[in-house]
Amino acid sequence: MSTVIRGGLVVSPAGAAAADVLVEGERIAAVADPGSALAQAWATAADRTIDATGKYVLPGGIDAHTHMEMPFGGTHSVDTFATGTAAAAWGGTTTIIDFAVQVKGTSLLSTLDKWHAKADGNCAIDYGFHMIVSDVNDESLKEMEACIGAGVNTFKMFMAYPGVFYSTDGEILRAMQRARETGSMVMMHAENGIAIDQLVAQALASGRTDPVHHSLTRPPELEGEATSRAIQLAKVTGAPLYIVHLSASQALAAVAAARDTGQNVYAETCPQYLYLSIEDMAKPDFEGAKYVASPPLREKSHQGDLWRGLRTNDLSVVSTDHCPFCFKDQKELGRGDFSKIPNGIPGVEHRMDLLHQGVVGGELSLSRWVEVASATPARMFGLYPRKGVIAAGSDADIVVYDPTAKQRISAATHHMNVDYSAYEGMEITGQVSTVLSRGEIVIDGGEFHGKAGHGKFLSRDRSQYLI
Ligand SMILES: NC(=O)NCCC(=O)O
Ligand SMILES: [Zn+2]
Ligand SMILES: [Zn+2]
Repeated sequence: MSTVIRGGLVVSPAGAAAADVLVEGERIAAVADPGSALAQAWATAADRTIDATGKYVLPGGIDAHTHMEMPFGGTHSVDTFATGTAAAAWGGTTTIIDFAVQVKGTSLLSTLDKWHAKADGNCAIDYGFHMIVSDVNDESLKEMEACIGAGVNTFKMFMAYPGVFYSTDGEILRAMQRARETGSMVMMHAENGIAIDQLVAQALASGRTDPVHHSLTRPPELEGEATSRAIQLAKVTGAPLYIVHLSASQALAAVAAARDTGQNVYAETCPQYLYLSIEDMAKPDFEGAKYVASPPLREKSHQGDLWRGLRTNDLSVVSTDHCPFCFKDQKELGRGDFSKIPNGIPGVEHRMDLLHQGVVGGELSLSRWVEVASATPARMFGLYPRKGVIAAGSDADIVVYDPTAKQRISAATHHMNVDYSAYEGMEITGQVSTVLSRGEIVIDGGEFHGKAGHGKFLSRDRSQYLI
């Protein structure tokens, strides 16, 4: 099957240009000047024509941080790989990288098998895995090499959640040494969990049990402190470091300072930290539980710094940390004790649209939008140039995006398998028109044409950012 996407503005980190995109099978065959003989020939010869007049033609979004079917706090995040990847496609994301979660006492490779069993044959778009290492010992450190051989070369560790995912500084140091030896990368959840646990116990003991206390007991200073500590540990070991879901100005300052010295440190933020705040967590009638995630939503004053960090490349990537728990039944577990609210906010469907509001509002350029949402995650996580770019030879993961369409986010119309939206009622300028995943139409004309099982596992190469 051949397809031509005609008349659109093709956007890349280098700029935007009018071009026709020619797709043959699963790959992009050529990107042609609309007036060229090649474009004219394809206009008549292609099996299918997509009219992109007045629209952007973007490389499919890459969401490098999702949690489908993730066990947490005695329950599971509610999107399956089937529902979550379909929702991602609705919003213009054509690749996810999800986290396989090692349970203490189990091996990394058996964890990987478990995640393959959940995802394989069920995804509508392509997917890869990172590995959460929660049990650092000789065996798991050795197994990191086998994970890399199996296409998983990024290892998330936690300075938060003592007794669950938490690793000591010594354990982190050892894992970073292994990352340095093996050419892989540690991703860090940087919050000082030991100090936070004290603040949580004190809050609960004094009757401060509402959702907003989730944020008040996780102050931004303790994200800044943990981020600085992770950076120093990385420096001592010579390992690269990727800070996940950065939310606080203090943490951003630590990343920026390290990058200024030339250290191999990167960070992502998430739309919830750009658009939502502690005010949402203070909503009455337990509604604040909808916004409980870690790190928590902050005061609005942090948001300007995060947008600036995106412009200056101190923040390189925007991922969602999509981790959906229903308000009814699941968030409910923490009524009367905020520490029992399952942590996570749904968002995989709305990342491209929410970031486009940054373009509309002058916070991000068009090119930077594509860079932080597609090109850089592809490079960062060993998928480039297969993904993240519209170029001959790349996978035909393509989004035709209407920048003038209007839509309103609502749980009544979204496609994620969760009973609320953190962005309920938000007016959005821009909307996905058509989505192709490896040449197959997944979304078109407001309809889903995808298939569970179309999505393939992506064995990832070494990050292009490693030196
Ligand atoms: N972020 C969050 O609250 N839930 C998902 C797990 C994690 O990324 O730490
Ligand atoms: Zn985390
Ligand atoms: Zn996460």
